[in-house]
Amino acid sequence: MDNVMELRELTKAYGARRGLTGLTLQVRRGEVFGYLGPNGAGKSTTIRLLLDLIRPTSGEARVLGLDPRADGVALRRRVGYLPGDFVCDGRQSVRAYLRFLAALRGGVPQTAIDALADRLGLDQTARIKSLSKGNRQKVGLVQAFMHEPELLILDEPSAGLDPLMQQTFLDMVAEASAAGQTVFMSSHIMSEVEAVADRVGIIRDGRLVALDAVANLRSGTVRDIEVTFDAAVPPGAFEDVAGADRLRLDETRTVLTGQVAGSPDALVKALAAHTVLSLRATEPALEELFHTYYDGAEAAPKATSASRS
Ligand SMILES: Nc1ncnc2c1ncn2[C@@H]1O[C@H](COP(=O)(O)OP(=O)(O)OP(=O)(O)O)[C@@H](O)[C@H]1O
Repeated sequence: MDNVMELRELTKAYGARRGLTGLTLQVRRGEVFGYLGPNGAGKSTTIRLLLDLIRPTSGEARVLGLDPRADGVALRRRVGYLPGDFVCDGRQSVRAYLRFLAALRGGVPQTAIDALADRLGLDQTARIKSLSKGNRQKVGLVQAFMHEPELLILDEPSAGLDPLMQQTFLDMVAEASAAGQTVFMSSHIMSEVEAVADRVGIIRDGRLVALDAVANLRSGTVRDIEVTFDAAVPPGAFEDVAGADRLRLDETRTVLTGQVAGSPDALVKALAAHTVLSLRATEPALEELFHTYYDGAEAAPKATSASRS
């Protein structure tokens, strides 16, 4: 397996306070990894360690096969980085500022910069210091993506973007992934990453509390369903269906409603014995699952299907 990140027992203490504790994690080439956690969980601390902006108290990190500490300059050249506190200021225009950053990266075609800026609706003639928070964030995104880095490390990338631009940003992530780039992005909003991420890690109080493929996380959640039949089905027709213990038939026994936990496969097979007029099933809400990790009292790593294998 080709990993672009290998973190082993990475720990950062801020004095007596723990920023990050024993983070062991691999990120695979080409995947979109969503790094989730509430405020103060340790997301920015992790990201700063990856880029040698701060140094670990203990543990090891390899990023693109390099040691961030020894090879920080080489590493930063190959990474597109958007800090959580992206600051840009000055009297120059957006265009001049981006050209300056492009030159630092060894040159980026102006057409690539223009394409990204246009896509995000960023006016390159505007003065940096006159920009709104959202527009500054767009400058941050353009500078992270413009040199088509093999690894994008994005700390709360859609902060300050309106919903339309959030979607544009997610499209950019999906396209980067399709082109073979790896994306490691932090967020405190599950719905934002679940649309694009292949896997998510959830961090809380400096510890990784869950790590799994989005598809697996989803399979552990609950769906609301409603099925209408053309004729009454026998009472108890779905009683023995796995995961379907929260279903009920109405008085006419032609409408089945309720919830299915996990895979709906067994229910679908049982339904096939009858004539189904309509079927409605909601997408399972990952947000709810996410909150169990956020709100739970324990901070020990939780085995999920990926971490067990
Ligand atoms: N330089 C520092 N000195 C002392 N404590 C710090 C420092 N930086 C971060 N911390 C603490 O470490 C913990 C993790 O902070 P971090 O910024 O990594 O969280 P985060 O998940 O990025 O949060 P947010 O979503 O609010 O940015 C917090 O308790 C924070 O107060």
